[in-house]
Amino acid sequence: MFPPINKEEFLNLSNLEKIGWAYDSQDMNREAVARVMTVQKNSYRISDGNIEYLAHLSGKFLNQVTDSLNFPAVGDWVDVHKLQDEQKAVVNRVLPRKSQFVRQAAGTKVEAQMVAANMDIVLIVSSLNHDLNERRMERYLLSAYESGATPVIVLTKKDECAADEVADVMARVEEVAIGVPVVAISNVTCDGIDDLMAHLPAGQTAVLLGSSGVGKSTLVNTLLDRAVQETKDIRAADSKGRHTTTHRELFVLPNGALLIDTPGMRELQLWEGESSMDSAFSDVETFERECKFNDCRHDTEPGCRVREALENGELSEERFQSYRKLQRELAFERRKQDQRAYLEEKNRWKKLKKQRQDHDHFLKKRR
Ligand SMILES: Nc1nc2c(ncn2[C@@H]2O[C@H](COP(=O)(O)OP(=O)(O)OP(=O)(O)O)[C@@H](O)[C@H]2O)c(=O)[nH]1
Ligand SMILES: [Zn+2]
Repeated sequence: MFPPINKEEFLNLSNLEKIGWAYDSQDMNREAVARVMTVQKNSYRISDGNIEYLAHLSGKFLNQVTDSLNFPAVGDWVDVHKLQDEQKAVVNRVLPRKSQFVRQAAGTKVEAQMVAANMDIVLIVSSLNHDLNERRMERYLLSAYESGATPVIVLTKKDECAADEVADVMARVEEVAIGVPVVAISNVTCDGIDDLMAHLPAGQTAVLLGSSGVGKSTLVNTLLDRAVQETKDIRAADSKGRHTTTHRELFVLPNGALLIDTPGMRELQLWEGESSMDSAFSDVETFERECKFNDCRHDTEPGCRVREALENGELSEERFQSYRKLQRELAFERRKQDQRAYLEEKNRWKKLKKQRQDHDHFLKKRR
């Protein structure tokens, strides 16, 4: 799918390109550009592909910023003033993003939080040895499309499944993810890792998304393996060992692709409000389950347990109303998501068709 890049070509890339730089603007001062590798409490680790700097936001930035989404996130490109000798820098501005992952904080107030920026690919990770949750897969796909990046589905723990089981799950995934590449891998045997690498070309940035325990950290290690081995060798050579305390969130893979793995991304769940509502309103839901009709609207239906609870004071009117309100908001969010997904899908097909036409045209011309 992507032209493979060989080591020599990679070495010829500029420092910025090695960490994923793909802006075509000519008037940008490349000397003043860096990428955010890690977000710390009040500072950032940034890199220009050659040197890493500890960066802070400029006073002007802090004065002007109005929205939490405008703060730098892992993967962001920033306009900086470097203090080369001290390996420190001041961030003046965040460059326009190509894509972004925003996390919706739970609760009724819509409070968004930046998770990662400027990724080209979203690796949706799911494991083969657990029941496939198609709805969750769909939600991950939606959030991938919504972010502006391209999804690739990675099914882990291939070593724990028979070939026909693998084929079965892959077919089911392909049904919910029409046209999305699906790769089955094992972190134990490394089976399928080459297939996966074919979707991670040099200079492109991928981010990991998936539930706990599916093997994301293990996959990072598998993909980094060679690089990690190399650092181990360096450490062994230098007798004291070098202790790097900073936790990295953006990695350069041995083939030149970039990988973002942040805690924020791990916690990311679409419609977080929905799952937290489940626990926050479990009392209302218990009554709801005892209603005579499954689709009871708790209005004038006979045998409505919710009405009964409201009348005898087991449930307060206020609490019931806030539950209603949250439900309406979630229903609205869902419709919005569905509409957006539909448009995205339509657009994607249009683009794919165009790409195919261009490709056919190109082949014809070559003949
Ligand atoms: N057999 C097998 N086990 C795997 C594979 N990948 C990961 N595991 C195991 O699955 C468990 C969970 O893996 P993690 O990498 O910690 O999962 P994670 O997705 O990072 O989980 P969180 O950190 O909770 O988000 C570990 O015990 C791994 O050793 C695989 O391909 N095959
Ligand atoms: Zn009812």
